[in-house]
Amino acid sequence: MFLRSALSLWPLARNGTRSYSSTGVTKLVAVTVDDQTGIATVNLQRPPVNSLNLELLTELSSSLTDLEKNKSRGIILKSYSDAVFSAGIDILEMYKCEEERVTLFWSALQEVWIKLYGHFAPTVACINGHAPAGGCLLALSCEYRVMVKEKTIGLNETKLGIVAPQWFIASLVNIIGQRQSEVALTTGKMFTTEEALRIGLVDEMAENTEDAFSKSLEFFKKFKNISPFARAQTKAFIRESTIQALVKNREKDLKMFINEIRKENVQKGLGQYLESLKKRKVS
Ligand SMILES: CCCCCCCC/C=C/C=C/CC(=O)SCCNC(=O)CCNC(=O)[C@H](O)C(C)(C)COP(=O)(O)OP(=O)(O)OC[C@H]1O[C@@H](n2cnc3c(N)ncnc32)[C@H](O)[C@@H]1OP(=O)(O)O
Repeated sequence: MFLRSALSLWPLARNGTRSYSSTGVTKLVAVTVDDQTGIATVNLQRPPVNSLNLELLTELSSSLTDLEKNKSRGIILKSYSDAVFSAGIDILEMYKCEEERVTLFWSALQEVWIKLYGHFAPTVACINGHAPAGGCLLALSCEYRVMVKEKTIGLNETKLGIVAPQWFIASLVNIIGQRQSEVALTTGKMFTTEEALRIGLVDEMAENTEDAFSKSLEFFKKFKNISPFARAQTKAFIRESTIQALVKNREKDLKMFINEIRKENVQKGLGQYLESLKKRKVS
């Protein structure tokens, strides 16, 4: 009953789904809510590779706020593209960046992680494409990961000559444990879907996007007979210390980020990485 009245705030489309974006115009993040189940699909749609820039993160952040307010029953995070879930941070946000913009950018990334990691409803990453670095972080923030076969995922920051922040690391450690995380992070390892499944970095493997989406939907059925309050409060208790570690240190984390990426050797490395990306193609 409550869900229905909350959902009635969204316009109903003919096929029983409600679409909206926080700005009123669908841009980089499209949200569709199934009228029957109350499950929201949050589609990242920033071609070509869903790299995370300030605009995308700002939209994602307000979509998450709307979903929290409207008491969504669950979230499936996916990509518009069958090739790339998200290429992680848009390197242009870090390379030769202006202080004002980079401050807004990093604050928006912190905000998105805090909201997604701590979202009260169940969350699933439908990883229908490659998910390096920040793309992997988004997937790690969800409670369950379904990944299409023959893609790659991982926190590869060291390969770019940068250090993954503590909250990226904690997100990984909480899923695959300290030992596996240490090896993965220090080597900048990108796991294939098959490898990721073996170590528990993802929960299920899928044939294709459609299969991944239907497996994602299945996840929510686990909670059919569970009190939503008991579920949400348990999740909050489990995740609280990880979230608080960033919430209490946001300013320090921001300063460290700006300081780190401004280093001459880091800027040089990012420039070379950008160049190398332009020269190479991944199938
Ligand atoms: C003490 C210290 C404390 C801590 C301080 C913090 C320090 C700093 C923290 C930073 C954390 C950063 C995390 C990140 O997310 S960094 C980004 C890492 N991302 C990657 O390494 C992914 C790079 N991209 C790829 O590997 C591929 O593009 C792939 C996603 C596999 C897709 O491959 P494919 O489909 O073949 O597409 P293309 O490679 O051809 O790419 C298409 C165009 O998009 C451009 N591109 C790709 N990725 C990015 C990106 N991340 N940012 C900007 N642009 C990107 C690529 O160059 C192509 O452009 P063009 O068409 O012009 O050639």
